[in-house]
Parts: sequence; C-alpha cells; structure tokens
Amino acid sequence: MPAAVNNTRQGGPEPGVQRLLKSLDQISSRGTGKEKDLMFLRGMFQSQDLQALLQVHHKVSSQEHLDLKPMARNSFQIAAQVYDELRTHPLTSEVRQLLDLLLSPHFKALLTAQDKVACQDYVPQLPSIPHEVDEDENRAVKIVRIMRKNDPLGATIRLNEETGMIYVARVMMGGAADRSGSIHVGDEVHEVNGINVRGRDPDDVVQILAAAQGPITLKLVPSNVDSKIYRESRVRMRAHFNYDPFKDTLIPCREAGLPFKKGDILHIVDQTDLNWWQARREGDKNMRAGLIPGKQLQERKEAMRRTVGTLDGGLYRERENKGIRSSTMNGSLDGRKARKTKKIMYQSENSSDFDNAEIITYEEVEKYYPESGRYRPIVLIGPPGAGRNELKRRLITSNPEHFSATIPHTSRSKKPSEVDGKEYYFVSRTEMDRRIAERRFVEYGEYKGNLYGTSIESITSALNAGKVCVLTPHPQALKMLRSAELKPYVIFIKPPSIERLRDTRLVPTTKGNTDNGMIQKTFSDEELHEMILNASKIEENYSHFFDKTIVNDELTTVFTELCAAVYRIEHEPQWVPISWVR
Ligand SMILES: Nc1ncnc2c1ncn2[C@@H]1O[C@H](COP(=O)(O)OP(=O)(O)OP(=O)(O)O)[C@@H](O)[C@H]1O
Repeated sequence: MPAAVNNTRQGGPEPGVQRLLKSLDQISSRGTGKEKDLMFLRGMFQSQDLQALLQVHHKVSSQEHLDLKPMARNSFQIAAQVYDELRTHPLTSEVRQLLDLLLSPHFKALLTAQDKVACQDYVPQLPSIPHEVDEDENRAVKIVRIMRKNDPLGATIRLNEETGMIYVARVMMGGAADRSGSIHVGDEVHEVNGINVRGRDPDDVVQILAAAQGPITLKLVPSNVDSKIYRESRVRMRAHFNYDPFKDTLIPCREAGLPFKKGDILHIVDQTDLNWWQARREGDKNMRAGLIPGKQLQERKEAMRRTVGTLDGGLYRERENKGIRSSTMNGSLDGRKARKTKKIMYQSENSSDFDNAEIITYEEVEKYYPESGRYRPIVLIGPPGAGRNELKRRLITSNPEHFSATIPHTSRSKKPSEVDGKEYYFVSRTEMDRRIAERRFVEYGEYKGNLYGTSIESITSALNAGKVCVLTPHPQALKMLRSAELKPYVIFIKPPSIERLRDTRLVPTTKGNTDNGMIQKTFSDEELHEMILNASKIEENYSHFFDKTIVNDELTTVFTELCAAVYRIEHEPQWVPISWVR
C-alpha cells in the first residue's frame, strides 16, 4: 500500500483529472466570480493524495479479473515444520536468525492471520442453505432449521391476499430468525416442521409454531427482493409515554411488541419502517428487538387521542396553564395566599410556546460522561410546600464548599446592612429590564414594584467555580435552563400520599420546629390537597423534563436518596438530549 501511495504518477495528473482541470480553467475564464471555489477544486484535483488514491483504485480494479488464490492455508503449520527441520541443522548465524524469526510473536500472528483470511475463517460458519426444487411448483425453496431454546422465532408473518400465501413480514433484529441469517422479509412460508401451510390462515401457523418444541424447520420460497444486510442503528431515545403493545389496536403483531415505561431509554435498532420501529430497552439482556410505534405514528395517535378527548367533553383537556401563569408572588400554582417568608415569584419569558399542548413522544439522547471539576446543576422542581427549599438547604449545609445557591438580581434599593453580591446583586430597574429583554434570566418576577430574577450568569459563575449549583425554580424556568451550556439534572420533588402528608406535615414536631433554627411550616388539610393537585399538574405538563422523581416522605430517608442521586450524577454517565453533547 505505501508503495502505491508514494508512487504518484509521473508527468502530471491522470487524463480524467486533467480534463476536469481544463474545464475549471474554462469556467474561470468566463469570470463567474467563484474564483475561491475554483481554487479549492483545483487544489483538490492536483493533490498528491488524490493522485495516489486514483492509482490505488486503478490497481485494484485492474486486478479484479484475476482470481487471486492464497498460496497456502496452513502456513503456520509449514513454519512449524521448517522450525523443527532447522533445529537439526548446525546452528550457523543464518539458521539462528531464521529460528528467531519463526519464533517471534509478530511473525506467528502474521501467519495465523494469513491462514485465517485464506480459509475465510473470519466469517461465522453458518449451515449451508439447502436449496431443492419444489416438485409442485418447480421453484427453488430453502429449508431452514432454527435451533432455539424457549425464545420465539422473532419474525412476523402476513397473508398475501392476492396469492393466498403466507410470507415473512418482518424479521426482528437479534431474534432467532435474524441470527440464522437465512430468513428474510418476503420469503414465502410453505411448510413448518413438515406441515404444509400453503393457503392456511396465518393464525394456524402461529399456533403450529407455538406448539412446536425445540428446533423448527421451515420450508421457504426465497423472496425476489434483495435481502440487504442491515446494520443496527446507534440511536437511543428516551420514551415520554408508557407503551403496552397488548393495549395497542394498531400494532401489526402484539406478540412482537416491546412494552416500555415513560422515562425508559430505548435503543432503536431499526427505523426502516417509519411507523413501526424495532427497539430494545437499554440494559435489557434480551437481544431480540421488539416493535414500538415510530415517532410520527405516535404523534398522530396522541393528536387523535387529544382531539377525540376534547370532543368527548374535554376528557383530555388542553393543558391548564392558567393557574400557573396567573400565579401570585408566592409562586403558588393557584394564587394561594403568599407565605410571609416568600418574597419572589419568578416568571419565565415567552413560556406559552413551551407550555402549550406539545406532543412529546421520544427524545433522542446520548450518554454524557461527567467532566471533572464541572458539575451539572441540580434543579429541584415541585409544587409549593413540597420540600424543595428544605432539601436544597440541607444539601448546601451538608457541604457548603461543594454545593451553592445562586445569588439573585434585584432592582430594589440596597439596605444599609446588605452587601452587593451577597444576598442580591443590586442593579437599576432599567438595567434589569434590559437584561430581561436580552433573555439573561432563567426566571424573573415583580414583587412590591421591584424586579427579582435569577440570571444565567449567576449559574455559570457557580459552575465555573467548580460548585454544584442547586436551584429550586418554577417549572416554567426549565425552558431556559435546559441548555447544552448548563446541562441541568432535574429532580421532581413529589409530595407523598395525603395520609403521609398528614402524618408528616400537619403536626409540627418539636424536632421540626427547632431543626436548624428554621420554623417548620404547618399546613391545613386543604393546603395539603392543593399540594397534591398542583404536583399532578406539574407532572402532567413537565414530566418529560424530569431526570428523576423523589417522593418526599420521610425527610431523613429522602435526603439520603437525594445525596445518593447527586453522587451518581457527579460520577456516572447519564443520558442527556443529544444536542447537549454533539
Ligand atoms: N419530608 C418532610 N417531612 C416533614 N416536613 C417537611 C418535609 N419536607 C419539607 N418539609 C417542611 O415543609 C415546609 C415546606 O417546605 P419547603 O419550604 O422546602 O417547600 P418548598 O417546596 O420549597 O415550597 P415553597 O417554595 O413554598 O417554600 C418546610 O417547613 C419544611 O421544613
């Protein structure tokens, strides 16, 4: 190979390339004004690399007619014989040199490789497909014997209404049929374990297969369609809906379906059929892919479901954002009276496009490997009172060197006791308005005539300082937060059942009252119900952004769970939207 590459053609480029160069000159003389492009093309056509590549191409194509055969298929064995023979000779320096050469690992590996290639040993040995002539129809048939344990065949069949024949409709990647390499889409099924199935109902065939124990022998008429070898795609998708093939009336074959849950990561191995993808659940040991609805089909199904729902008395209503949008300064979802300690309710810019009834089915993801010294912000989302700030406070107190909150900006004037950049960054109202217009706040709001907001800069400066930034924003802020730059990890802090809320929140415990000097808030029963309702609204609207959900039941246990999650985020790879890593 190096000989070919270095041996560039004497006397200039190939005739074909010369013609191309000439035509470039002609174009150039016409003055098209594309001199830069022409220069690039000229450079490329004249490059030594291209000349060398063309020579290699010519050389290889000129050899194609030669039926090259290996000199030997057992060169390793021959070398061993030579070695034994040589050892019986007097040890001259040449003999010694040859013996050393024959013994060297590289030489042995070279001979082994040549033998393997000569024997084509690199191709897995598949049983040869016996072709015979079907006496009735004079057509070539193949007999395929599939060894399997308890796993299904991994193929679907369909009836061709015109011919009345059953044919293979789909071969599931990684299944027994696919592994055999001998069953292809379009093959006509004539016999199953010696039983003639021509003209029979596909369900009968399914029954025969289900009843069969051990190996299965199929008599197939190969399809005329070229059976391409498909490579598995590397696409991974996070599912944003639950899927049960047995409840899906559209799926072509329920048994071939792959059930999954919202949040599961799916390896989409084949998207040839836009409507029905083949997929495996990430981490699943079963290598056989299953059918799942493709993105477009699922979106259509969901749109239909919503339309029908709306006509059907609003069963699947539009998202109820009114409560959220009109929330008052306490950040409550329904305008609940502000708690004294709360001062700020933030709003996110232009959130309507974000909150409207988007149809989110799958999201393409890729693995993100944690970078040392740069941590993903932890974003705690939840209804007011669920415990986000309590957990944030505990995290920061547990290791203030490692965790940090952001410092908000405000247009209110600084009190004498306050230090700029400590509790707040104090800026003028005009300046604050300008920054809001420049979309530099992930959320902002007005309280008693003053603006307050969390800026993107305040988050990045915590990240750049090597800290884990902990945030408890309104869910609407996720729109701005979820970016390749910030890569937030979103945890939904979900209230437990009403009974557990009553147990843990209604009665202020002595411990709660004095714990860390904070006054524990008590809730009325109505407020607890509201909390659950608001949680379900947030879940309905934003769950596709959650990386994890933690039910805030027993505080100590929950905090341990949170710490464990935070540790994993810092040390283990996680799935993130593909645009964050590419
Ligand atoms: N698991 C829990 N068990 C008992 N009390 C809890 C628990 N989690 C939080 N609390 C208490 O509930 C009250 C509300 O919690 P917190 O202020 O953290 O809520 P929040 O989600 O931040 O909502 P808000 O923004 O309205 O403050 C606090 O007094 C807190 O100590």
